[in-house]
Amino acid sequence: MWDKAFPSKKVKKEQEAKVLLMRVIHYSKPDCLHLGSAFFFLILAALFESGIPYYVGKIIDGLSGEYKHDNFLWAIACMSFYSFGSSMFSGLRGGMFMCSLSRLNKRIRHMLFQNLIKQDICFFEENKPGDNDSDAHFFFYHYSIHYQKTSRELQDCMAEIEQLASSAIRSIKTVRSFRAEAQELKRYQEALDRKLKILKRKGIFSAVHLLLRRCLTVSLRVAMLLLGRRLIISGQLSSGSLLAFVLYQKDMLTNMRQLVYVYGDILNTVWSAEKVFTLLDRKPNMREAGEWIPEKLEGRITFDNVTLSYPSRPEWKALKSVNIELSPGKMTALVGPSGGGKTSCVSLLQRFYEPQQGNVLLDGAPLNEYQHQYLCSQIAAVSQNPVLFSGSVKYNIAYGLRDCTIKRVEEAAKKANAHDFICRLDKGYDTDVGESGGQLSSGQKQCIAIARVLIRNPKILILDEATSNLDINTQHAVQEVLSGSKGQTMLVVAHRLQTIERADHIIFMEDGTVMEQGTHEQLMDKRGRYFQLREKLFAVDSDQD
Ligand SMILES: Nc1ncnc2c1ncn2[C@@H]1O[C@H](COP(=O)(O)OP(=O)(O)OP(=O)(O)O)[C@@H](O)[C@H]1O
Repeated sequence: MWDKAFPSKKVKKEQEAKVLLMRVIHYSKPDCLHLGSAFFFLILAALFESGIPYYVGKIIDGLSGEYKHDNFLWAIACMSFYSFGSSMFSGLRGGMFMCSLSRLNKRIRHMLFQNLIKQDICFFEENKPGDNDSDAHFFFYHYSIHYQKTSRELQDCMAEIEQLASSAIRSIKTVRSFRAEAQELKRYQEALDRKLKILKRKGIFSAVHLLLRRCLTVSLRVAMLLLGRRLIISGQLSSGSLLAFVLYQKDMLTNMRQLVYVYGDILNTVWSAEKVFTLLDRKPNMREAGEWIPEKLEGRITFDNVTLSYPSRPEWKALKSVNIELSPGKMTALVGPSGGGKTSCVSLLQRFYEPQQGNVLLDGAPLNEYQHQYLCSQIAAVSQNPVLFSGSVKYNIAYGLRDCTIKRVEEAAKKANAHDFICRLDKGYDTDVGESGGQLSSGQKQCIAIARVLIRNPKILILDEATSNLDINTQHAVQEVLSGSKGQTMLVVAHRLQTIERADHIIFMEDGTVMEQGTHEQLMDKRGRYFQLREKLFAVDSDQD
């Protein structure tokens, strides 16, 4: 009524919260059987609970008045029966609610992860793992706005502590090489202090809140006992009935408090679910992949007037009207100074981003028209710092492939020049590579990443500085194998110009545009940017020698 008489922003917020609550209820639909039985047991537990004080009163009356053994025993039996029933149904109620909540939690986490994994790359650039709030305990009960605020602060603080610790441990080599252990420890200590402060504040608040509540309850009880005594003296009430009344009143007070607070609490806490729902509803900004699976793929890639701006810098162009062609069976090299746009071209080929203008075409059809899985099986890339997963060498090479034989793994490893060093490892192909491949050298990691790509036999192979950590002999051996793959479209991104001299076509990129292209000889004859860069690099190399 108050809200109707004095409409405020709070009403709108409450309505939005109700919509969110309805959505939580909607997601609970598959658990209706569990929830239904939980409520059924709840009612039974409440009914049995309500019988207990009545029989306790009867016991006291039996003791204080004229003692009747049968009545006394009957009252005790009834009280025991009701107590047993109440305990049993309360346990079943709690178990069923817990079960439905766990099922709901599992379902929402699954949906959340399913949606997160589909998001475009820029979403992950904007949301670092530490910012993720998917772990918010949105069924947590908060007892007031203040308590809620403190809990949120505590949650943020705990996320920060976790992030600090994990990033320091993950980057332990950098920390140690800069002798920054004390600095990291200080940052961690400061975060722990902040957590302690919040916990203290929360503790004091809870204690004061509890004290005030208890004082109020005790005052009410004292008043009631004084009044009860008067009624007993005047013969209007028996002492057993007074006791039963006190017990009922105690239960009622708790229940009234629950009724008044819980609804408000649910509306308040449901806001925590809002963030989860926002993530659940987020649609990737990329166009959805099509269904096109051609019978035969030639593997011709065309960048048709492609312009790209990254979402974090929409006004700035990383690629400006780029027109290039990668021919099947040929090795094309992208070269140029740092920041020229080479990796951006690779990212577009892998569909991590969408061009703002123009199109990237595969055999004449835009990449987004192809079926996602098909495209992933046909275009494979190895980057400068490939990611390996904790697990065996075999697991890493056969990553994502089902029922892959060890023979296929070995063949791929041989092609990538990795077989010999793998055999020298303790357990050969079963050796654990450690967290992110930490137990291997960067060159070995690159070889395994190349094997991981070769085992798939993709039509289009992208090597983005993929051999930069290999010694020159291994580099040549690997490139020999790679360039021998018949009919494969190969794109190599390289800084070291020596490694791409044998490429069929060289594209020189600078400032997001194609400056010049041709074979090594043509570009050298032209004496343009490629020639100048090469001269500069060789000058530096000979200086170093
Ligand atoms: N995710 C991103 N968000 C915003 N800008 C980006 C992003 N990735 C690259 N850029 C910018 O786009 C430009 C081209 O970068 P790109 O990585 O394509 O260059 P590159 O030629 O591959 O450089 P390098 O040889 O150093 O790897 C750079 O100015 C870079 O700062």
